[in-house]
Amino acid sequence: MNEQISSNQINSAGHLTIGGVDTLELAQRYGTPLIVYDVAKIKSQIHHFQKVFRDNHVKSAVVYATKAFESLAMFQLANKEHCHFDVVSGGEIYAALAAGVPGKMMIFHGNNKSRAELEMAVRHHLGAIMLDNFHEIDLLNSVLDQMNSKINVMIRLTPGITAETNSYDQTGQVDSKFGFDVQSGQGEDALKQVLHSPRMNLIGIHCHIGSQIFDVTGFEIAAKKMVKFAADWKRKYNFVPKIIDVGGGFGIRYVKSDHPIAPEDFVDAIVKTIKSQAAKQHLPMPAIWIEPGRSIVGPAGYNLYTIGSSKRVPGIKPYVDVDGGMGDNIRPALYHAKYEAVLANDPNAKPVQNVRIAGKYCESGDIMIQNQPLPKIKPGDILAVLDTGAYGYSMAMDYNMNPRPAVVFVENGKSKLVIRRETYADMIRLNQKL
Ligand SMILES: Cc1ncc(COP(=O)(O)O)c(C=O)c1O
Ligand SMILES: N[C@@H](CCCC[NH3+])C(=O)O
Repeated sequence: MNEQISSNQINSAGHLTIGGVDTLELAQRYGTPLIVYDVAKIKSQIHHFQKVFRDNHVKSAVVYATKAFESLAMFQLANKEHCHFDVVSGGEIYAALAAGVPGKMMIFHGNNKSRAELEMAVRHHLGAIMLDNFHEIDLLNSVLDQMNSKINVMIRLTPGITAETNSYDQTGQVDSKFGFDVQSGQGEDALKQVLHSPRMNLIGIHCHIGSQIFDVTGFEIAAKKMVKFAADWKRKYNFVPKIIDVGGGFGIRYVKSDHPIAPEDFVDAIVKTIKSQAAKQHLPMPAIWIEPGRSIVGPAGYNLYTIGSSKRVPGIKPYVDVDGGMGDNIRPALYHAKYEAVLANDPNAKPVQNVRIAGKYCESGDIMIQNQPLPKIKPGDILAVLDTGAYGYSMAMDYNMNPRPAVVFVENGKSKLVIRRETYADMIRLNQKL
């Protein structure tokens, strides 16, 4: 059986369960494709992060990176667990507010925030604006003047670290669209400008080196550099950051060949680095903020599909088709991301074939899994793709006019629909006839 599935996830009927609910029942009740979240797993990961900070006696915030999976229910859940929120658009601010998240719990990221978005952030008293570039410093100053307001800000620095991950997931290298480059002195110029602004209250500095990173060394180097920048700037400008925000990016296991350390162990290493470096540099210990997205929701998500047609050509690896694909999980097509799956109606059955799991979209690249061992299967069987909780639904689309799937939360044997399935009518709701 797949090592990601625990034996208590198989019920007496031999079916896969999630949060104590039979996946076949879920598929029957809500239809497929269906995205299912195990709520206990989400909570437990948040608690593991919080414990690291408690054990190390440092002030902290777990800032959930909303983009990994945004929905009203997720905002509510993370809010209840005392998370802060990394939001990157007016839309995310709107949705978080609609879910009852106070503005002060949100940090507004992004490399091209519009005037309207900045006005919205100021109007709702967001916790901080994460300044990303010089244009934004000017724009925000102008918005604050116009609104006769003040706001907390942080500066996003690009520390010059090329994380070992897919190039689309690197963000901390000098050649990045995000943040102020430190090596060329732009980070320091930004600091001076912000310290001069009477309307901006600089509370901290930030970096984020990338996503789906396995090597803890990159995080330790980034943490060390951040303390060094802070110590230099304290000496030169008497600026002491209240917060060092080290971003997210803690890698998770998708397939057998992935061997990440636990997400909280990355954080423990970062915290210990910042503590020891701050002591060495005589910097008052800042609060440490992290911005995990994938590690909180990724392993908690499962995509359920119904198997339909198969194509078998002698000498060619068979195609087994499911009723979803790149519209509900674009990561394999976009990043060659890998996943594993199990047959939900019989996860213990012995594999007898290696197949490709193909989606139903009109794209040859719509192959969800290139090499999936499967037992004997038949149309109507339910396939569960594992660890799909991050950047799946949040990047979903209705290409080919396939409706986006429903999303369900399960906990303690109970399921709750949190995003209803898109309908055909939903998909044309913005259209105007000639
Ligand atoms: C600024 C920032 N913070 C946090 C995250 C979340 O990253 P991850 O989902 O890998 O934890 C991202 C995405 O890469 C990001 O750009
Ligand atoms: N969407 C990416 C991660 C983006 C991180 C945001 N900066 C992924 O699925 O891996």
